Amino acid sequence: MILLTDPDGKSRKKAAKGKAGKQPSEDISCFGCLPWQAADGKGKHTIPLYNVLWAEVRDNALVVDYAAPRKSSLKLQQWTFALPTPELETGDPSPEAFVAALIAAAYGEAKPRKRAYVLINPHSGPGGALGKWKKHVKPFFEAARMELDVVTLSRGGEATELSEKVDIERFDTIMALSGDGTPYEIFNGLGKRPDAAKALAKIAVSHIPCGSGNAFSLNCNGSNDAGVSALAVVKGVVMPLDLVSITQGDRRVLSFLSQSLGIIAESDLGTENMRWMGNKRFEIGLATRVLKKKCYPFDLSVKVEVDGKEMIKQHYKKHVEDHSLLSVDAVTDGAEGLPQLKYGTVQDEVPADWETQSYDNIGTFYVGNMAYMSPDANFFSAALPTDGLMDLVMMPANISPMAVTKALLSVETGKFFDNPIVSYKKISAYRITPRNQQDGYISIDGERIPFEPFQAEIHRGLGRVISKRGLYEAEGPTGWKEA
Ligand SMILES: Nc1ncnc2c1ncn2[C@@H]1O[C@H](COP(=O)(O)OP(=O)(O)OP(=O)(O)O)[C@@H](O)[C@H]1O
Repeated sequence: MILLTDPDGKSRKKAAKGKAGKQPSEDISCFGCLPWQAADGKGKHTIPLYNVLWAEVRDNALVVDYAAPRKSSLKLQQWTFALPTPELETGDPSPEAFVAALIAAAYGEAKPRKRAYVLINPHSGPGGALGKWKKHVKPFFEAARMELDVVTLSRGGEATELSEKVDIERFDTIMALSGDGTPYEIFNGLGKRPDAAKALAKIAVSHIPCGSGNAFSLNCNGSNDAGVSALAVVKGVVMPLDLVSITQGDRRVLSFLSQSLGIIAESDLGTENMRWMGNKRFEIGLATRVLKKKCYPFDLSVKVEVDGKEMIKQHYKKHVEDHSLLSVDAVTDGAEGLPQLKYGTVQDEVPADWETQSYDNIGTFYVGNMAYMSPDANFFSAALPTDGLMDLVMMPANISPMAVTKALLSVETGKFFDNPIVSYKKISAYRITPRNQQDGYISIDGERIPFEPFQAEIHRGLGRVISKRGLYEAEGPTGWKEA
Protein backbone atom coordinates (compact mmCIF):
# COMPACT_ATOMS: atom_id res chain seq x y z
CA MET A 1 0.00 0.00 0.00
CA ILE A 2 1.72 3.13 -1.00
CA LEU A 3 -0.24 6.25 -0.77
CA LEU A 4 -1.77 7.05 2.53
CA THR A 5 -2.98 10.41 3.66
CA ASP A 6 -1.73 10.99 7.10
CA PRO A 7 -4.13 13.11 9.10
CA ASP A 8 -2.10 13.20 12.34
CA GLY A 9 1.20 13.86 10.63
CA LYS A 10 3.11 10.96 12.33
CA SER A 11 4.62 9.64 9.14
CA ARG A 12 5.28 12.89 7.39
CA LYS A 13 8.69 13.28 5.77
CA LYS A 14 9.07 9.51 5.37
CA ALA A 15 7.72 9.44 1.88
CA ALA A 16 10.61 10.98 0.06
CA LYS A 17 12.93 8.46 1.71
CA GLY A 18 11.09 5.47 0.17
CA LYS A 19 13.72 3.08 -1.17
CA ALA A 20 13.56 1.48 -4.59
CA GLY A 21 12.67 -2.19 -4.06
CA LYS A 22 14.88 -4.87 -5.60
CA GLN A 23 12.05 -6.03 -7.81
CA PRO A 24 8.83 -4.16 -8.45
CA SER A 25 6.71 -6.99 -7.11
CA GLU A 26 3.43 -6.93 -5.24
CA ASP A 27 5.43 -7.85 -2.14
CA ILE A 28 6.81 -4.35 -1.81
CA SER A 29 4.16 -3.23 0.58
CA CYS A 30 4.82 0.26 1.82
CA PHE A 31 6.39 3.13 0.03
CA GLY A 32 5.27 5.59 2.61
CA CYS A 33 2.67 8.12 3.43
CA LEU A 34 1.91 11.25 1.56
CA PRO A 35 3.82 14.01 3.26
CA TRP A 36 0.91 16.42 2.95
CA GLN A 37 -2.45 16.72 4.62
CA ALA A 38 -5.41 15.93 2.39
CA ALA A 39 -7.19 19.17 1.54
CA ASP A 40 -10.52 17.55 2.37
CA GLY A 41 -9.08 16.00 5.55
CA LYS A 42 -10.30 12.57 4.43
CA GLY A 43 -8.69 9.22 5.26
CA LYS A 44 -6.52 7.05 3.06
CA HIS A 45 -6.18 5.93 -0.51
CA THR A 46 -4.10 2.85 -1.17
CA ILE A 47 -2.49 1.66 -4.39
CA PRO A 48 -0.13 -1.33 -4.58
CA LEU A 49 3.28 -0.04 -5.61
CA TYR A 50 3.53 -2.69 -8.34
CA ASN A 51 0.40 -1.25 -9.97
CA VAL A 52 1.70 2.32 -10.22
CA LEU A 53 2.39 3.13 -13.87
CA TRP A 54 3.39 6.75 -13.54
CA ALA A 55 3.11 9.83 -11.33
CA GLU A 56 3.54 13.52 -11.95
CA VAL A 57 2.75 16.92 -10.54
CA ARG A 58 0.20 18.73 -12.65
CA ASP A 59 -1.85 21.88 -11.92
CA ASN A 60 -0.78 21.82 -8.27
CA ALA A 61 -1.94 18.23 -7.88
CA LEU A 62 -0.21 14.89 -7.59
CA VAL A 63 -1.56 12.67 -10.37
CA VAL A 64 -0.96 8.92 -10.22
CA ASP A 65 -1.82 6.60 -13.12
CA TYR A 66 -2.22 3.01 -12.02
CA ALA A 67 -3.65 -0.35 -13.00
CA ALA A 68 -6.60 -1.09 -10.75
CA PRO A 69 -7.87 -4.67 -10.27
CA ARG A 70 -11.16 -5.30 -12.10
CA LYS A 71 -12.62 -8.82 -11.93
CA SER A 72 -9.90 -11.06 -13.35
CA SER A 73 -8.07 -8.26 -15.16
CA LEU A 74 -6.92 -4.68 -14.63
CA LYS A 75 -8.25 -1.28 -15.59
CA LEU A 76 -6.45 2.01 -16.01
CA GLN A 77 -7.29 4.49 -13.24
CA GLN A 78 -6.06 7.90 -12.25
CA TRP A 79 -5.87 9.25 -8.73
CA THR A 80 -5.50 12.97 -8.16
CA PHE A 81 -4.44 14.51 -4.89
CA ALA A 82 -4.74 18.27 -4.56
CA LEU A 83 -1.53 19.61 -3.09
CA PRO A 84 -1.98 21.93 -0.12
CA THR A 85 -1.89 25.67 -0.63
CA PRO A 86 -0.45 28.05 0.17
CA GLU A 87 3.21 27.07 0.45
CA LEU A 88 4.49 23.71 1.69
CA GLU A 89 5.98 23.68 5.18
CA THR A 90 9.72 24.11 5.42
CA GLY A 91 11.36 20.69 5.40
CA ASP A 92 8.58 19.03 3.44
CA PRO A 93 9.86 17.21 0.38
CA SER A 94 9.04 18.97 -2.85
CA PRO A 95 6.25 17.32 -4.83
CA GLU A 96 8.75 16.70 -7.65
CA ALA A 97 11.16 14.89 -5.30
CA PHE A 98 8.29 12.81 -3.95
CA VAL A 99 7.22 11.85 -7.46
CA ALA A 100 10.76 10.89 -8.48
CA ALA A 101 11.16 8.69 -5.39
CA LEU A 102 7.74 7.13 -5.98
CA ILE A 103 8.56 6.24 -9.60
CA ALA A 104 11.94 4.82 -8.58
CA ALA A 105 10.28 2.64 -5.95
CA ALA A 106 7.44 1.60 -8.26
CA TYR A 107 9.89 0.38 -10.92
CA GLY A 108 12.69 -1.08 -8.80
CA GLU A 109 15.19 -2.73 -11.15
CA ALA A 110 12.80 -2.52 -14.10
CA LYS A 111 13.53 0.10 -16.74
CA PRO A 112 10.83 2.79 -16.75
CA ARG A 113 9.53 4.09 -20.07
CA LYS A 114 10.64 1.08 -22.11
CA ARG A 115 10.91 1.67 -25.86
CA ALA A 116 8.86 -1.04 -27.56
CA TYR A 117 8.60 -2.24 -31.15
CA VAL A 118 5.11 -3.72 -31.03
CA LEU A 119 4.17 -6.41 -33.59
CA ILE A 120 0.49 -7.35 -33.62
CA ASN A 121 -0.69 -10.51 -35.37
CA PRO A 122 -4.39 -9.83 -36.05
CA HIS A 123 -4.96 -13.51 -36.91
CA SER A 124 -3.56 -15.03 -33.72
CA GLY A 125 -5.50 -17.83 -32.03
CA PRO A 126 -9.19 -17.04 -31.82
CA GLY A 127 -8.48 -13.51 -33.16
CA GLY A 128 -8.94 -10.28 -31.26
CA ALA A 129 -5.30 -9.15 -30.89
CA LEU A 130 -6.10 -5.68 -32.24
CA GLY A 131 -9.01 -5.28 -29.84
CA LYS A 132 -6.88 -6.42 -26.91
CA TRP A 133 -4.18 -3.95 -27.90
CA LYS A 134 -6.57 -1.00 -28.04
CA LYS A 135 -8.59 -1.86 -24.95
CA HIS A 136 -6.24 -3.62 -22.51
CA VAL A 137 -2.63 -2.90 -23.47
CA LYS A 138 -2.07 0.45 -25.17
CA PRO A 139 -3.76 2.47 -22.38
CA PHE A 140 -1.31 1.04 -19.80
CA PHE A 141 1.71 1.59 -22.03
CA GLU A 142 0.72 5.17 -22.76
CA ALA A 143 0.07 5.82 -19.08
CA ALA A 144 3.54 4.37 -18.34
CA ARG A 145 4.97 6.89 -20.86
CA MET A 146 6.48 4.12 -22.99
CA GLU A 147 7.78 4.88 -26.48
CA LEU A 148 5.83 2.79 -28.98
CA ASP A 149 6.33 1.90 -32.61
CA VAL A 150 3.39 -0.27 -33.64
CA VAL A 151 3.06 -2.57 -36.67
CA THR A 152 0.01 -4.68 -37.54
CA LEU A 153 1.43 -7.75 -39.28
CA SER A 154 -0.03 -8.37 -42.71
CA ARG A 155 1.43 -11.81 -43.51
CA GLY A 156 3.38 -14.72 -42.09
CA GLY A 157 7.14 -14.19 -42.07
CA GLU A 158 6.89 -10.42 -41.66
CA ALA A 159 7.87 -10.52 -37.97
CA THR A 160 11.08 -12.34 -38.97
CA GLU A 161 11.90 -9.74 -41.63
CA LEU A 162 11.20 -6.79 -39.32
CA SER A 163 13.33 -8.26 -36.53
CA GLU A 164 16.13 -9.00 -38.96
CA LYS A 165 16.48 -5.35 -39.88
CA VAL A 166 15.37 -3.57 -36.69
CA ASP A 167 17.65 -0.87 -35.26
CA ILE A 168 18.65 -2.58 -32.02
CA GLU A 169 19.75 0.72 -30.45
CA ARG A 170 16.26 2.19 -30.88
CA PHE A 171 14.25 -0.27 -28.79
CA ASP A 172 14.46 -2.06 -25.46
CA THR A 173 12.01 -4.74 -26.53
CA ILE A 174 10.34 -6.30 -29.54
CA MET A 175 6.90 -7.21 -28.31
CA ALA A 176 4.54 -9.73 -29.89
CA LEU A 177 0.77 -9.48 -29.45
CA SER A 178 0.15 -12.98 -30.69
CA GLY A 179 0.48 -16.65 -29.85
CA ASP A 180 3.93 -18.23 -29.54
CA GLY A 181 4.53 -18.26 -33.31
CA THR A 182 5.42 -14.58 -33.53
CA PRO A 183 8.06 -14.65 -30.74
CA TYR A 184 9.51 -17.66 -32.61
CA GLU A 185 9.69 -15.50 -35.74
CA ILE A 186 11.28 -12.64 -33.77
CA PHE A 187 14.04 -14.82 -32.29
CA ASN A 188 14.71 -16.24 -35.74
CA GLY A 189 14.77 -12.79 -37.35
CA LEU A 190 17.34 -11.64 -34.78
CA GLY A 191 19.22 -14.91 -35.32
CA LYS A 192 19.54 -14.26 -39.06
CA ARG A 193 21.40 -10.97 -38.62
CA PRO A 194 25.13 -10.72 -39.21
CA ASP A 195 25.34 -9.40 -35.62
CA ALA A 196 22.95 -12.09 -34.29
CA ALA A 197 24.67 -12.77 -30.95
CA LYS A 198 24.82 -9.07 -30.14
CA ALA A 199 21.23 -8.41 -31.27
CA LEU A 200 19.86 -11.36 -29.28
CA ALA A 201 21.68 -10.11 -26.17
CA LYS A 202 20.76 -6.46 -26.69
CA ILE A 203 17.04 -6.55 -27.38
CA ALA A 204 14.60 -8.38 -25.12
CA VAL A 205 11.61 -10.13 -26.63
CA SER A 206 8.30 -9.71 -24.78
CA HIS A 207 4.82 -11.12 -25.22
CA ILE A 208 1.20 -10.16 -24.72
CA PRO A 209 -1.03 -13.26 -24.94
CA CYS A 210 -3.42 -13.26 -27.90
CA GLY A 211 -3.03 -16.85 -29.19
CA SER A 212 -4.40 -20.13 -27.96
CA GLY A 213 -1.32 -21.45 -26.12
CA ASN A 214 0.55 -18.32 -24.99
CA ALA A 215 3.33 -20.24 -23.25
CA PHE A 216 5.74 -17.28 -23.45
CA SER A 217 3.41 -15.05 -21.46
CA LEU A 218 2.39 -17.74 -18.98
CA ASN A 219 6.03 -18.37 -18.09
CA CYS A 220 7.39 -14.84 -18.25
CA ASN A 221 4.39 -12.68 -17.25
CA GLY A 222 2.63 -15.30 -15.15
CA SER A 223 -0.63 -14.62 -16.93
CA ASN A 224 -2.81 -15.44 -19.91
CA ASP A 225 -4.61 -12.11 -19.61
CA ALA A 226 -3.59 -9.24 -21.88
CA GLY A 227 -3.98 -6.47 -19.28
CA VAL A 228 -2.19 -8.34 -16.48
CA SER A 229 0.59 -9.22 -18.92
CA ALA A 230 0.86 -5.60 -20.09
CA LEU A 231 1.53 -4.54 -16.49
CA ALA A 232 4.05 -7.39 -16.11
CA VAL A 233 5.90 -6.09 -19.19
CA VAL A 234 5.80 -2.46 -17.98
CA LYS A 235 7.25 -3.60 -14.64
CA GLY A 236 9.29 -6.50 -16.04
CA VAL A 237 13.05 -7.02 -15.92
CA VAL A 238 15.35 -8.36 -18.61
CA MET A 239 16.02 -12.10 -18.19
CA PRO A 240 18.58 -14.12 -20.17
CA LEU A 241 17.06 -17.14 -21.90
CA ASP A 242 18.64 -20.29 -23.30
CA LEU A 243 17.92 -20.78 -27.00
CA VAL A 244 18.18 -24.02 -28.94
CA SER A 245 19.68 -24.43 -32.42
CA ILE A 246 17.78 -26.94 -34.54
CA THR A 247 19.51 -28.28 -37.63
CA GLN A 248 17.59 -30.18 -40.27
CA GLY A 249 19.01 -30.88 -43.74
CA ASP A 250 21.14 -27.79 -44.33
CA ARG A 251 18.82 -25.45 -42.38
CA ARG A 252 19.34 -24.00 -38.91
CA VAL A 253 16.59 -22.36 -36.85
CA LEU A 254 16.29 -21.20 -33.25
CA SER A 255 13.76 -22.60 -30.80
CA PHE A 256 12.86 -20.80 -27.57
CA LEU A 257 10.04 -22.99 -26.32
CA SER A 258 9.73 -26.66 -27.28
CA GLN A 259 10.21 -29.43 -29.78
CA SER A 260 7.85 -32.35 -30.12
CA LEU A 261 7.15 -35.42 -32.18
CA GLY A 262 4.24 -37.79 -31.71
CA ILE A 263 1.02 -37.19 -29.81
CA ILE A 264 1.82 -33.65 -28.69
CA ALA A 265 2.92 -32.42 -32.14
CA GLU A 266 -0.09 -34.02 -33.82
CA SER A 267 -2.54 -32.66 -31.25
CA ASP A 268 -1.24 -29.15 -31.89
CA LEU A 269 -0.43 -29.09 -35.60
CA GLY A 270 -3.00 -31.69 -36.68
CA THR A 271 -5.88 -29.64 -35.23
CA GLU A 272 -5.27 -26.35 -37.04
CA ASN A 273 -8.76 -26.67 -38.56
CA MET A 274 -10.17 -26.22 -35.03
CA ARG A 275 -8.36 -22.94 -34.20
CA TRP A 276 -11.63 -21.22 -33.40
CA MET A 277 -11.87 -23.43 -30.31
CA GLY A 278 -8.84 -21.83 -28.67
CA ASN A 279 -6.77 -24.18 -26.49
CA LYS A 280 -9.59 -26.79 -26.24
CA ARG A 281 -8.61 -28.04 -29.71
CA PHE A 282 -5.34 -29.33 -28.26
CA GLU A 283 -7.07 -31.32 -25.51
CA ILE A 284 -9.47 -32.93 -27.96
CA GLY A 285 -6.60 -33.83 -30.31
CA LEU A 286 -4.73 -35.39 -27.39
CA ALA A 287 -7.64 -37.51 -26.15
CA THR A 288 -8.29 -39.02 -29.61
CA ARG A 289 -4.67 -40.10 -30.04
CA VAL A 290 -4.22 -41.51 -26.53
CA LEU A 291 -7.25 -43.77 -27.03
CA LYS A 292 -5.74 -45.10 -30.27
CA LYS A 293 -2.45 -45.96 -28.41
CA LYS A 294 -0.56 -44.39 -31.28
CA CYS A 295 3.22 -45.04 -31.23
CA TYR A 296 5.91 -43.15 -33.15
CA PRO A 297 9.10 -45.23 -33.67
CA PHE A 298 12.39 -43.31 -33.71
CA ASP A 299 16.12 -43.51 -33.01
CA LEU A 300 17.38 -41.08 -30.40
CA SER A 301 20.89 -39.96 -29.45
CA VAL A 302 21.11 -37.74 -26.38
CA LYS A 303 23.71 -35.89 -24.39
CA VAL A 304 22.25 -36.39 -20.92
CA GLU A 305 23.37 -33.92 -18.23
CA VAL A 306 21.10 -34.59 -15.23
CA ASP A 307 19.29 -37.91 -14.83
CA GLY A 308 17.01 -39.18 -12.08
CA LYS A 309 14.10 -37.18 -10.68
CA GLU A 310 15.70 -36.53 -7.26
CA MET A 311 18.87 -35.20 -8.94
CA ILE A 312 16.72 -32.94 -11.13
CA LYS A 313 14.88 -31.57 -8.10
CA GLN A 314 18.24 -30.81 -6.47
CA HIS A 315 19.44 -29.11 -9.66
CA TYR A 316 16.25 -27.01 -9.71
CA LYS A 317 16.56 -26.06 -6.03
CA LYS A 318 20.22 -25.06 -6.43
CA HIS A 319 19.42 -22.75 -9.35
CA VAL A 320 16.28 -21.18 -7.89
CA GLU A 321 17.98 -20.48 -4.56
CA ASP A 322 21.15 -19.08 -6.10
CA HIS A 323 20.22 -16.59 -8.81
CA SER A 324 23.86 -16.10 -9.74
CA LEU A 325 23.74 -19.56 -11.38
CA LEU A 326 21.13 -18.21 -13.79
CA SER A 327 22.91 -15.01 -14.77
CA VAL A 328 25.11 -14.80 -17.84
CA ASP A 329 27.51 -12.20 -19.15
CA ALA A 330 26.27 -10.06 -22.01
CA VAL A 331 27.76 -10.92 -25.35
CA THR A 332 30.60 -8.55 -26.15
CA ASP A 333 30.29 -6.01 -28.94
CA GLY A 334 32.76 -7.96 -31.03
CA ALA A 335 30.55 -11.04 -31.19
CA GLU A 336 29.15 -11.85 -34.59
CA GLY A 337 26.55 -14.21 -35.97
CA LEU A 338 25.12 -17.17 -34.10
CA PRO A 339 27.42 -19.21 -31.85
CA GLN A 340 29.31 -22.10 -33.44
CA LEU A 341 27.60 -25.48 -33.11
CA LYS A 342 29.56 -27.54 -30.58
CA TYR A 343 28.32 -30.85 -31.96
CA GLY A 344 28.03 -30.02 -35.65
CA THR A 345 24.76 -30.53 -37.50
CA VAL A 346 22.36 -33.38 -38.16
CA GLN A 347 24.51 -34.20 -41.20
CA ASP A 348 27.61 -34.94 -39.06
CA GLU A 349 28.48 -38.09 -37.09
CA VAL A 350 26.73 -38.44 -33.73
CA PRO A 351 29.31 -37.66 -31.00
CA ALA A 352 30.62 -40.83 -29.35
CA ASP A 353 29.62 -39.86 -25.79
CA TRP A 354 25.89 -39.44 -26.57
CA GLU A 355 23.51 -42.21 -25.46
CA THR A 356 21.89 -43.81 -28.51
CA GLN A 357 18.76 -46.00 -28.41
CA SER A 358 15.95 -47.15 -30.70
CA TYR A 359 12.39 -46.69 -29.46
CA ASP A 360 9.30 -48.44 -30.84
CA ASN A 361 6.59 -47.68 -28.32
CA ILE A 362 6.85 -44.01 -27.45
CA GLY A 363 3.75 -41.84 -27.84
CA THR A 364 5.11 -38.60 -26.41
CA PHE A 365 8.50 -37.13 -27.25
CA TYR A 366 8.54 -33.61 -25.87
CA VAL A 367 11.47 -31.29 -25.17
CA GLY A 368 10.89 -28.02 -23.32
CA ASN A 369 12.82 -24.88 -22.49
CA MET A 370 9.99 -23.23 -20.54
CA ALA A 371 7.68 -24.71 -17.88
CA TYR A 372 4.11 -23.95 -19.03
CA MET A 373 3.19 -24.97 -22.57
CA SER A 374 -0.39 -23.65 -22.34
CA PRO A 375 -2.71 -22.55 -19.50
CA ASP A 376 -2.69 -25.15 -16.68
CA ALA A 377 -0.10 -27.23 -18.56
CA ASN A 378 3.13 -27.05 -16.55
CA PHE A 379 4.68 -29.91 -18.53
CA PHE A 380 8.30 -29.07 -17.76
CA SER A 381 8.07 -28.17 -14.10
CA ALA A 382 11.87 -28.35 -13.65
CA ALA A 383 12.61 -26.03 -16.60
CA LEU A 384 14.85 -23.05 -15.86
CA PRO A 385 15.46 -20.05 -18.12
CA THR A 386 19.24 -20.10 -18.04
CA ASP A 387 20.63 -23.42 -16.82
CA GLY A 388 21.90 -24.27 -20.29
CA LEU A 389 19.72 -27.38 -20.37
CA MET A 390 16.58 -28.64 -22.11
CA ASP A 391 14.06 -30.86 -20.33
CA LEU A 392 13.24 -34.11 -22.15
CA VAL A 393 9.96 -35.87 -21.42
CA MET A 394 8.97 -39.23 -22.90
CA MET A 395 5.91 -41.38 -22.28
CA PRO A 396 5.10 -44.84 -23.68
CA ALA A 397 1.91 -45.33 -25.70
CA ASN A 398 1.59 -49.12 -25.57
CA ILE A 399 0.08 -49.09 -22.09
CA SER A 400 -3.46 -48.54 -20.88
CA PRO A 401 -4.98 -45.31 -22.19
CA MET A 402 -6.20 -44.82 -18.61
CA ALA A 403 -2.59 -44.62 -17.34
CA VAL A 404 -1.59 -42.14 -20.07
CA THR A 405 -4.71 -40.05 -19.49
CA LYS A 406 -4.06 -40.05 -15.74
CA ALA A 407 -0.49 -38.85 -16.35
CA LEU A 408 -1.67 -36.12 -18.73
CA LEU A 409 -4.36 -34.98 -16.31
CA SER A 410 -1.73 -34.78 -13.58
CA VAL A 411 -0.09 -31.95 -15.56
CA GLU A 412 -2.86 -29.69 -14.23
CA THR A 413 -2.36 -30.72 -10.62
CA GLY A 414 1.44 -30.37 -10.77
CA LYS A 415 2.03 -34.13 -10.24
CA PHE A 416 3.12 -34.97 -13.82
CA PHE A 417 6.85 -34.82 -13.04
CA ASP A 418 6.57 -37.56 -10.40
CA ASN A 419 4.32 -39.88 -12.41
CA PRO A 420 6.19 -43.20 -12.85
CA ILE A 421 5.35 -43.53 -16.56
CA VAL A 422 6.94 -40.13 -17.25
CA SER A 423 10.64 -40.24 -18.11
CA TYR A 424 12.25 -36.84 -17.36
CA LYS A 425 15.89 -35.92 -18.09
CA LYS A 426 17.90 -32.72 -18.43
CA ILE A 427 19.92 -32.73 -21.62
CA SER A 428 22.10 -30.36 -23.62
CA ALA A 429 21.79 -31.86 -27.13
CA TYR A 430 20.05 -34.65 -29.05
CA ARG A 431 19.32 -36.07 -32.48
CA ILE A 432 16.03 -37.74 -33.35
CA THR A 433 15.42 -39.83 -36.46
CA PRO A 434 11.83 -40.98 -37.12
CA ARG A 435 11.53 -44.59 -38.38
CA ASN A 436 8.91 -46.56 -40.35
CA GLN A 437 6.54 -43.65 -40.91
CA GLN A 438 5.61 -42.14 -44.24
CA ASP A 439 4.85 -38.73 -42.84
CA GLY A 440 4.05 -37.11 -39.55
CA TYR A 441 4.31 -34.00 -37.45
CA ILE A 442 7.37 -32.41 -35.91
CA SER A 443 6.73 -29.20 -34.04
CA ILE A 444 9.33 -26.57 -33.20
CA ASP A 445 7.74 -23.96 -30.91
CA GLY A 446 4.38 -24.90 -32.43
CA GLU A 447 5.59 -24.44 -36.03
CA ARG A 448 5.65 -27.45 -38.35
CA ILE A 449 8.95 -28.55 -39.88
CA PRO A 450 9.50 -31.45 -42.34
CA PHE A 451 9.18 -34.99 -40.95
CA GLU A 452 12.91 -35.66 -41.20
CA PRO A 453 15.75 -36.21 -38.71
CA PHE A 454 16.82 -33.13 -36.78
CA GLN A 455 19.44 -32.27 -34.20
CA ALA A 456 19.16 -29.84 -31.29
CA GLU A 457 21.84 -28.10 -29.24
CA ILE A 458 21.27 -25.53 -26.51
CA HIS A 459 23.09 -22.18 -26.15
CA ARG A 460 23.13 -20.95 -22.57
CA GLY A 461 21.62 -17.45 -22.18
CA LEU A 462 21.82 -16.59 -25.88
CA GLY A 463 18.53 -14.64 -25.89
CA ARG A 464 16.84 -12.03 -23.69
CA VAL A 465 13.21 -11.72 -22.67
CA ILE A 466 11.20 -9.44 -20.41
CA SER A 467 9.95 -11.33 -17.40
CA LYS A 468 8.04 -10.31 -14.31
CA ARG A 469 10.68 -11.37 -11.76
CA GLY A 470 13.71 -12.76 -13.61
CA LEU A 471 12.46 -16.35 -13.22
CA TYR A 472 9.69 -18.45 -14.72
CA GLU A 473 6.31 -17.92 -13.08
CA ALA A 474 5.96 -21.63 -12.35
CA GLU A 475 5.88 -23.73 -9.21
CA GLY A 476 8.70 -26.20 -9.88
CA PRO A 477 8.46 -29.97 -9.43
CA THR A 478 6.60 -30.97 -6.25
CA GLY A 479 8.88 -31.38 -3.27
CA TRP A 480 11.85 -29.49 -4.76
CA LYS A 481 12.23 -27.38 -1.62
CA GLU A 482 12.94 -30.51 0.42
CA ALA A 483 15.33 -32.00 -2.17
N1 LIG B 1 -1.27 -11.05 -40.82
C1 LIG B 1 -1.04 -12.36 -40.88
N2 LIG B 1 -1.73 -13.14 -41.69
C2 LIG B 1 -1.53 -14.46 -41.73
N3 LIG B 1 -0.62 -15.10 -41.00
C3 LIG B 1 0.11 -14.38 -40.18
C4 LIG B 1 -0.05 -12.97 -40.07
N4 LIG B 1 0.82 -12.52 -39.17
C5 LIG B 1 1.50 -13.60 -38.73
N5 LIG B 1 1.09 -14.72 -39.33
C6 LIG B 1 1.52 -16.10 -39.10
O1 LIG B 1 0.88 -16.54 -37.90
C7 LIG B 1 1.73 -17.46 -37.22
C8 LIG B 1 1.99 -17.00 -35.84
O2 LIG B 1 0.80 -16.86 -35.19
P1 LIG B 1 0.85 -16.57 -33.64
O3 LIG B 1 1.94 -15.65 -33.33
O4 LIG B 1 -0.50 -16.20 -33.19
O5 LIG B 1 1.26 -17.95 -33.02
P2 LIG B 1 0.53 -19.31 -33.04
O6 LIG B 1 1.51 -20.24 -32.42
O7 LIG B 1 0.00 -19.63 -34.37
O8 LIG B 1 -0.66 -19.05 -32.05
P3 LIG B 1 -1.56 -20.09 -31.36
O9 LIG B 1 -1.16 -20.11 -29.93
O10 LIG B 1 -2.90 -19.55 -31.54
O11 LIG B 1 -1.35 -21.42 -32.01
C9 LIG B 1 3.05 -17.47 -37.92
O12 LIG B 1 3.15 -18.66 -38.63
C10 LIG B 1 2.99 -16.27 -38.82
O13 LIG B 1 3.73 -16.53 -39.96
